[in-house]
Amino acid sequence: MEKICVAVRLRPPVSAEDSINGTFWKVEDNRISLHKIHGTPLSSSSYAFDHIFDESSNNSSVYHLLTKDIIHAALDGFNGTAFAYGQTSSGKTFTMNGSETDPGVIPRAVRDIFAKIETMSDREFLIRVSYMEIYNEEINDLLVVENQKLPIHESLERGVFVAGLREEIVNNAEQVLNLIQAGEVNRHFGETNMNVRSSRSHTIFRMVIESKGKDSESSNDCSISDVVRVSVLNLVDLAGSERIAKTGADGVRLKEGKYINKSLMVLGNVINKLSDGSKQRGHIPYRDSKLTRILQPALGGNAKTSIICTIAPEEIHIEESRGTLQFASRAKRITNCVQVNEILTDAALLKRQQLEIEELRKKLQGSHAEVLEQEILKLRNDLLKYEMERGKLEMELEEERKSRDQWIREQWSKIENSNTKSFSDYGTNDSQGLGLMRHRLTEEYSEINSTSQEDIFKSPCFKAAPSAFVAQRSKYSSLPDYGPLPDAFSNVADEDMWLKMNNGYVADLDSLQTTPTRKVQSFPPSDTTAGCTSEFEKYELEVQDLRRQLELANERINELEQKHSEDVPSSKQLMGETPKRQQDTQLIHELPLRLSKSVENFKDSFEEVLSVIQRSASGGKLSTAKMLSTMSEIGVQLFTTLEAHFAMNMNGERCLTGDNEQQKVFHERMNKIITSLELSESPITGQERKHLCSCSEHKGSGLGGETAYSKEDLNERYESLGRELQLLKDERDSLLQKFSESSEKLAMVSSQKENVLKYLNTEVQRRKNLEGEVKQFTAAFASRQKSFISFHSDHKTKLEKLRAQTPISLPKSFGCQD
Ligand SMILES: Nc1ncnc2c1ncn2[C@@H]1O[C@H](COP(=O)(O)OP(=O)(O)OP(=O)(O)O)[C@@H](O)[C@H]1O
Repeated sequence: MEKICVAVRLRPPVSAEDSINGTFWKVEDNRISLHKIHGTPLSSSSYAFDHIFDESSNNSSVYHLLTKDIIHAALDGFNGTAFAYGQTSSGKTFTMNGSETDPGVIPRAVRDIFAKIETMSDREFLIRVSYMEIYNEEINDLLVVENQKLPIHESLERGVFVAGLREEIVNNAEQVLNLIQAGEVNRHFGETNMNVRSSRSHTIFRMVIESKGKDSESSNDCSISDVVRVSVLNLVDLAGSERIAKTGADGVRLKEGKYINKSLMVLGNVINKLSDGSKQRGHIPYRDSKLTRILQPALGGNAKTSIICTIAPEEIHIEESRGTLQFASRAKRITNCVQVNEILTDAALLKRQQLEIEELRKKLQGSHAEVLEQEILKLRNDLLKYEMERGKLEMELEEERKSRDQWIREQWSKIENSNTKSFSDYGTNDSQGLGLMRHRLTEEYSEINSTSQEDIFKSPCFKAAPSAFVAQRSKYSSLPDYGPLPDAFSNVADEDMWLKMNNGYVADLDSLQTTPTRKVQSFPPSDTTAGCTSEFEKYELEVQDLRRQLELANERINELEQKHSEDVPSSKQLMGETPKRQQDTQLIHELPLRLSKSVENFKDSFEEVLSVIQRSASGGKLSTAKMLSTMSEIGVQLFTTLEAHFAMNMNGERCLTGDNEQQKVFHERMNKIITSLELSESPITGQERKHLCSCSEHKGSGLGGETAYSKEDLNERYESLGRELQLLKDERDSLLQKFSESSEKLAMVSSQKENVLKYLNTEVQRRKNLEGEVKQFTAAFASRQKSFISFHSDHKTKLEKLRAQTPISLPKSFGCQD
């Protein structure tokens, strides 16, 4: 029996003002007392503990004085737990995790463990770590974010454990510290009025330490390698109790606060009951919260435990600090029953007993020879008895297995018969029916298992210890798994309740409403059912596998169909645009030809007019002025028409009628000019002369020197025509440029279209393939089902044959009526 080690740590004041005022708490050796400020101690406010750490203490001293021994004992096979308890912002996380400059208990313990292992050269170690949090009464794995809301289970082999929690095998301290760091990221923190980084959950860092001695070759005795030590070390940072009014919590924080207070209250209740002493103790409400359930071995069980209670020095926290100290005082009274956790193999157990006999034989040479002789005989008898008993048990077990097999077969056929002898009654399809049937069978089988499991697993692998923790616990095995669970309790677990609890009040949890009993998780079926169940399972697994593959194929088809339907609008749009693009391209292709044709036409008309002019000019019938004005009129007409014509073509107006119209107009005008030229074989009219004069004046050349004027004028005209020709050439070039750009664009669009078409084709092909695969799967599935049904009917026939041959009546305990 060993008492829990309890220490108190006083946090330094947070604000400078508080530091100046001094603290109300005075620490002397292992005693802490409340004083009036600068005054005498207050009576009934003085407490003594195993250790007191004042404001100036650091994490190193906490570790060395309070935790180190527990850590070292864990390496020797003793379970160990260290946890920090106290109101919010009093320094629990600082103590457990520490800071960069002053690492806390957890990192120190991790480093210490690996350093110590280095020195234990005679043993081999296997270390596994896990890190979990209890947030709002739900257990989450901090090492694997997806592992949430994990259930607590209990087995004789493992005791209380969290199912599904990741356990990492580790080899060095750095690896563990990295895991902790990764886990810290997933932990729930939140800001409250009292702590900017307040832990909103209880965290449990756990190390499972397994070790065995390295084999010594010379030894004939019970080999030390037959003995494996397994210890569990829990390092716990509890969330802080809080008064809602002070933390200013609302919304999520308020909900968290209630859960925190509730679980701490249950912890307080457990501590209260345990501190009552074994006679008055009664029922210990471990099952009222997940925290106490997990910490059960640490509280009155098989573990070395230390608690560090942190308090805040500020005046406003005096009440809470008193509560914490009262909690600590009660915890101090708790005794644990600590023992090394050794697991022995059967061979090791026998060797041990033989060893004891040998020792006694040696003692025979001493004075109490006769007595010792007797003792040896007795031990030998015991050994024989043990051997016989074991044989008998084995036989019984074998018999039980046989009758259980038989029972299962009977149940199976009963289920078949009672369900209209067809699978289809179990569901809409055969496989569903099989699933249900199997479920039912397994459930019934589990019920039997849960009643007889204790016998099966009571193997001598565990060192027999009548006062062991596991044995003590078994008397609660009839309690519901989540017995009086204070669900409606969150409404009452407020600050006042917490304070009352800390002042020694024990909430009557048993009177609170209870949640319905949960079925105890059954052990997986043992190999006793291997005959039919494994075949059955094999088939079912195959069916499930096929089903899964079918689902996957269907999913893939759906995916492809979705993609296809997404692609259809865009490809439709592209297809719709294609004729227009083709038209554009054709237009662009035709454009230069059409333009050159038009120009050709205009050129013909122009040449015709020119020949008339030349003729008239050579005959001297046409004055230069008339010739020039005609020329300029022709030029203007020609360019205007060409301009309009080009513009129309550039705009993509593909109106041949428009082209023709323009040409017709131009020809008409040219004809008019020719007619007027032919008519003007008479001398220049007065009006023409007038016009010509005005032109000449305008040009500033005067009327004199008709030849000079016409030359200059013609040059000018020639130059302007040259310029215009250049402009036209430029325009043609830019048109060609645009044309090539459009061609490129068109080529791009066409290749895109081709790609889309290709993609569509492959998708269609793939879909066809998948459909083929689905067909294959369906066929395979159907054939599996068929063979399963035939297997089942074979089995049934065999059973019936067997039953006909040997009618067996099963024991009543298996629920057989006939
Ligand atoms: N012994 C100490 N020395 C220096 N600073 C400390 C000490 N104890 C606590 N602190 C500081 O006080 C603040 C609150 O401490 P901490 O977060 O550890 O409190 P807590 O009890 O874990 O609170 P909660 O329950 O809200 O999570 C932190 O800023 C921490 O660094």
